[in-house]
Amino acid sequence: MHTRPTRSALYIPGSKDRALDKARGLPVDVILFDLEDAVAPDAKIAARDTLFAALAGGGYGPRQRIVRINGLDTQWGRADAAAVAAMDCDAILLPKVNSPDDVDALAALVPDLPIWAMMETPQSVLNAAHIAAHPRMAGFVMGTNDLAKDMGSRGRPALMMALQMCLLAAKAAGIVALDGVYNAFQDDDGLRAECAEGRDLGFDGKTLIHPAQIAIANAAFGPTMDDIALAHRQIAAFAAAEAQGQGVAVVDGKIVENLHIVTAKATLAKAEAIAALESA
Ligand SMILES: CC(C)(COP(=O)(O)OP(=O)(O)OC[C@H]1O[C@@H](n2cnc3c(N)ncnc32)[C@H](O)[C@@H]1OP(=O)(O)O)[C@@H](O)C(=O)NCCC(=O)NCCSC(=O)C[C@H](O)C(=O)O
Ligand SMILES: [Mg+2]
Repeated sequence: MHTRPTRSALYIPGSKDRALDKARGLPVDVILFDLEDAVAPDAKIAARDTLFAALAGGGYGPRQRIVRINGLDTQWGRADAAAVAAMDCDAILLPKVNSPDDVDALAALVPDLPIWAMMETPQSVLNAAHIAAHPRMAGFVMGTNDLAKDMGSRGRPALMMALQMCLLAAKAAGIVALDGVYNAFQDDDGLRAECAEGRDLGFDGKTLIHPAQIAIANAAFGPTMDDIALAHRQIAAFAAAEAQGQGVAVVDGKIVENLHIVTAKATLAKAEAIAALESA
């Protein structure tokens, strides 16, 4: 189980001082500092220095700080990787990964940081299990815009198989899986529905493009008070059943077995990790 909360992961253009500063006070679990698509080509080189200085300045607290570089097949990728290796961050995110070979190439340039992969090409989806199993791989981020572009598809239902293939691969390898962005950043109801869908599929959180989306993602991917209360009741009921030599308890008319206790304990651990993050 992953102990650090990843309910919300906000992209921040690495070129924008104001947004980089604003992020220090945002209640987001993960910051995706972007050198790729959020940065215009003529700003990309300067963005490395801007981002280096922002991270060196600190103030991001216990949030995970992940830097997305440009692809290694672009004119900026290799220098981005070298720059990120010297930055004060928690992980590096590689876009448009196609295969474990792409991860190997980055691993050779950046020996120490955990690597995350943007899953956003048809090849990445077909190779998801091998990419997830790479020893340096720590998390998947779905790139639903690029995936839809490459697929020539429209709408989320068309991406469902790809989302689930990547999820299966991530779960099998025990790495984090974050859902793609919701582009209509002023449509709260639409975001809420897509967060609920991603959570129910099994994603660990949602990637975001605007601060106004954070609260909705945090609410959707965090345990509710009802979830926490149910977990406590399940644990208590199962302990009582075990004390009487039973392997099954009943709570709210539903059976509770040992496997449900694993989930209940994971819910409580997640709630504790969120509380610790929010009080830090
Ligand atoms: C979408 C935006 C361009 C909207 O920006 P703006 O018009 O400035 O919004 P607001 O005026 O409402 O902003 C209010 C304040 O919030 C700050 N802000 C805005 N966005 C961010 C952010 N992402 N992080 C931190 N702070 C942010 C503004 O500076 C305002 O602050 P203040 O002036 O103090 O009031 C903009 O939100 C934006 O650029 N978002 C990021 C876009 C992005 O990162 N795109 C790339 C990632 S998505 C992607 O690549 C997906 C994937 O690869 C795929 O294939 O799917
Ligand atoms: Mg993309």
